[in-house]
Amino acid sequence: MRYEPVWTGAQIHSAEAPLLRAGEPLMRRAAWGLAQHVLSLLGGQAYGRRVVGLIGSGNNGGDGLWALALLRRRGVDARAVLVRQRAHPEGLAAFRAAGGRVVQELEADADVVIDAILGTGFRGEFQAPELPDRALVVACDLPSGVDADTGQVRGTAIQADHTVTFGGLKTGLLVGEGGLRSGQLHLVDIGLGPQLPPPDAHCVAAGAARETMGEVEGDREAAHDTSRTPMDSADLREVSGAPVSQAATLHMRPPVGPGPLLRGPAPGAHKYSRGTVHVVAGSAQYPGAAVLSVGATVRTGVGMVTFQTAQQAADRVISSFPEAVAAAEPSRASAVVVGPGLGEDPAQLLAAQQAIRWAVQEETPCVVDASALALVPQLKLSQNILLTPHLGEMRRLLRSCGHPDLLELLSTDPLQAVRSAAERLQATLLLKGPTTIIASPGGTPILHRGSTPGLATAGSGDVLAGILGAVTATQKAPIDQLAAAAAARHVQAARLLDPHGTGAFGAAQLLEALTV
Ligand SMILES: NC(=O)C1=CN([C@@H]2O[C@H](COP(=O)(O)OP(=O)(O)OC[C@H]3O[C@@H](n4cnc5c(N)ncnc54)[C@H](OP(=O)(O)O)[C@@H]3O)[C@@H](O)[C@H]2O)[C@@H](O)CC1
Ligand SMILES: Nc1ncnc2c1ncn2[C@@H]1O[C@H](COP(=O)(O)OP(=O)(O)O)[C@@H](O)[C@H]1O
Ligand SMILES: [K+]
Repeated sequence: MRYEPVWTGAQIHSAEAPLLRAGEPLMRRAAWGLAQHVLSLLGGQAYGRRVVGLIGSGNNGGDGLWALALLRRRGVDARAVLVRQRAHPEGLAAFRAAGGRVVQELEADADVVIDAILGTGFRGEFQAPELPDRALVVACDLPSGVDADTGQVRGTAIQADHTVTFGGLKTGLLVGEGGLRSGQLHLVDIGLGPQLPPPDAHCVAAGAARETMGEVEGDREAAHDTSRTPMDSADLREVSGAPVSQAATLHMRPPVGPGPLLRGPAPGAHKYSRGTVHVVAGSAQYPGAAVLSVGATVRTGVGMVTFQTAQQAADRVISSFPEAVAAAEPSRASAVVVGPGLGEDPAQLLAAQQAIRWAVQEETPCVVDASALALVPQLKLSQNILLTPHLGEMRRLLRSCGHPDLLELLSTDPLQAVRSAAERLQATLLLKGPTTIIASPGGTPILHRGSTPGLATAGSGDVLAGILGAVTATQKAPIDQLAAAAAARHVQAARLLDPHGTGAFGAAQLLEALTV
């Protein structure tokens, strides 16, 4: 599986400083990349198309002005609205020299709006202007109003369709509200490489949304046509969840079979060597959760699945998955999954508690989900215990484990909150949501923004728990990486099932998509 490094805005800003002192033309590289992406989004038809830049007073505005100057030279009707009194002097001069027009207001008939009001220099609060409905909104470096370090939005922020970001992916583009505001991400390499520190996080590059593949192809061509630019050291890369080559392959041949990192069974495998998963799930109230998590484990691929559920749910599990075996304890398990649909069933909660204790003792991976998370304060944990809360469960977990001081951080800087919580609990955490955040004690967190909001449907987390069980039982890698691979598998199933992102599917259908 491929990861992209992610840095805070502050890290990128510091990396730029020595290069700027050395006279590297970072701003023009950035502007060139932005202009190329805008041209590509215009489908190569530049002449007479209207592109309006909202221009702030700092270097972000400078990037916007230089990009508009390049677009103007290609025949674009390029206009700039200066939202502050000041604007980057050289950028403005270049824009004017190219024949660009400064206008007072954003016209409703713009084809593209470039948001170059605020970038990594933004602090405090911002009120974003209204944008015309029909225009495609392209953020320069990051949507104005988003904190590049944390993704936090104080006030309001621009809603971008695309963000063309420079030098490296920023944390704020992926987590918190910033992750919802940034749209499809495009990375322009401006040559910061050797100056960049170890990253703040890694991000799973897991395949672009299929409906945007045409644009990805267009970008790829633009990226390779260096003859059209005076800055041929600038290297464009595409990371709309995937590197260019991978995105292009997906376009021609949709992904089939197991996702990346997930190895199939060895030729000489037998059922016990492949891995056994023990699932404690379901109750009289939630029998379906047992079916979903057992089913996802079976469909992801293991040697055997054993399960413990309430009497009322057992027949349903067997009738849907006759290969699963009822068992009163984990005994031979190579991974354990506890929690989906236990509700308040005391016998099931006790079984979950015993299974977690067994896993800690045997150093076996153990996925703790849903109501089993309430057991955590009474347990000794370890790194191979993977806690998988959604946001509400995460808040409860922090309170119940005596870390209410992290609650505020969870809303202002979710990445740091999850990292600190993993450290304090001495367990691995996977926070579910639009962007999945995974952190192990002492490790670099892993982010996965799947762009599949259809997964926000009841039971989809039960499916993820089953996938996690199968992946941790059968694959060899650190548990945070296995968790990321499982999250990517979950997203991949949703994409196969729902390539147009309608969200018209239920969790049980994900099980079918797992074997496609
Ligand atoms: N470093 C480089 O050379 C390179 C950087 N690059 C680019 O530069 C960007 C960073 O540029 P930056 O540091 O100039 O900051 P930037 O994001 O334009 O904002 C600062 C301006 O915004 C204003 N402002 C601040 N807060 C505000 C608020 N709450 N509400 C309203 N206004 C507010 C403040 O104005 P003031 O209030 O002082 O008048 C200040 O002047 C980066 O994202 C990338 O695009 C690339 O070209 C590559 C090379
Ligand atoms: N807006 C969203 N975009 C993408 N994925 C989402 C979104 N909301 C939730 N998800 C994913 O859907 C799953 C929901 O899990 P969970 O909340 O535990 O559901 P349930 O308990 O009903 O099974 C998680 O994998 C989560 O990451
Ligand atoms: K911006």
